Amino acid sequence: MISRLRNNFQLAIITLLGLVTAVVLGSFLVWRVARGDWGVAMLDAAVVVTMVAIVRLAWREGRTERAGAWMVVLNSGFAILACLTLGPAASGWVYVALMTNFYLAPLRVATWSGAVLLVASATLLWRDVGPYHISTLVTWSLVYGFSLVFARRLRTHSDSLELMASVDPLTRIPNRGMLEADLRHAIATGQTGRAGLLVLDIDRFKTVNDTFGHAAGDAVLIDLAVLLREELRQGDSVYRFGGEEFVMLLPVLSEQALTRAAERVRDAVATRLVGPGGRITVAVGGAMLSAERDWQDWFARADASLYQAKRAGGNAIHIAEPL
Ligand SMILES: Nc1nc2c(ncn2[C@@H]2O[C@H](COP(=O)(O)OP(=O)(O)OP(=O)(O)O)[C@@H](O)[C@H]2O)c(=O)[nH]1
Repeated sequence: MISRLRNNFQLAIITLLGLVTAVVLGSFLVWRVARGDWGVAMLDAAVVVTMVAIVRLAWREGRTERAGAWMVVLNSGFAILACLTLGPAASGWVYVALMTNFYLAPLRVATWSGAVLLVASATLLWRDVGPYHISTLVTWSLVYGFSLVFARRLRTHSDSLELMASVDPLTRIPNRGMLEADLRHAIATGQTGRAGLLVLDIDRFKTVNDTFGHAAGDAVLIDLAVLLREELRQGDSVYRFGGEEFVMLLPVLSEQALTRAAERVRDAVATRLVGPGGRITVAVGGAMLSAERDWQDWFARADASLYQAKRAGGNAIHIAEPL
């Protein structure tokens, strides 16, 4: 849990903001109920429940874009509503929303929702106190402007860092980290019986390295990655798991469909991939997502199938029995 928070900045911000808001508003909720202020109490309760639901969504899905976008909408809506009901006393919430929105959602969503929030809150404040609070309007605008500039800069850096961290530098296809995230996502979104995994391993690859050198081995890995990419169909993904092992994640609906895909890929490699010493072949193991709750268990079933295909002498496929 701690490592997920450490590795996913957006998840950490959603969790922090969601739980702090829920705790603060939860306390207000108790106070309002004690005073019999039922209207605002209901509103507080709705925001608390929605915040907790968004934090849950972010943790369950593993990806945080959707949860982040919802959080931004709620954040901004809540800040506008606070201005409407509490007047200038709510200006602190506007600062928080204007700044945190940029860490929660894609830049475009944050920019637009921030602009709407700024105009709406400024109009409400003007209606309440007129030009007397002009300094608040100026500081809101400054916070918005600086946050926007800072977030753009940060996004450019984090995009290139993310690319470096998620792509295998040799073959330029997604790496093991990306695979793990996508497998987790498939399990979290209930893809049982609708997603298949293929694990491919080059046959006797050590001989290529030992006979023709490491650079020749690298060239074979690059050519295989290009070929596997060409073999992808709509919704398919390919990853380099490590060494001479590649993985494909396919949206297939049956074991038969996964078997056909495995056979097609094995055949494409055997007929089209040529290394320095002649034709290159792969062994392919596969497994449909069954009752697994951990990606490692799913992967282990596909890997055990790969072992069977290897035992058959390579250039073969084997698909795991359903659980
Ligand atoms: N050139 C190159 N070789 C790599 C890379 N990663 C792993 N290898 C090599 O891959 C080879 C794997 O050897 P083995 O595990 O014995 O596999 P194999 O020779 O294909 O044997 P089987 O899988 O049983 O057919 C080793 O020689 C590793 O050095 C890489 O990035 N580049």
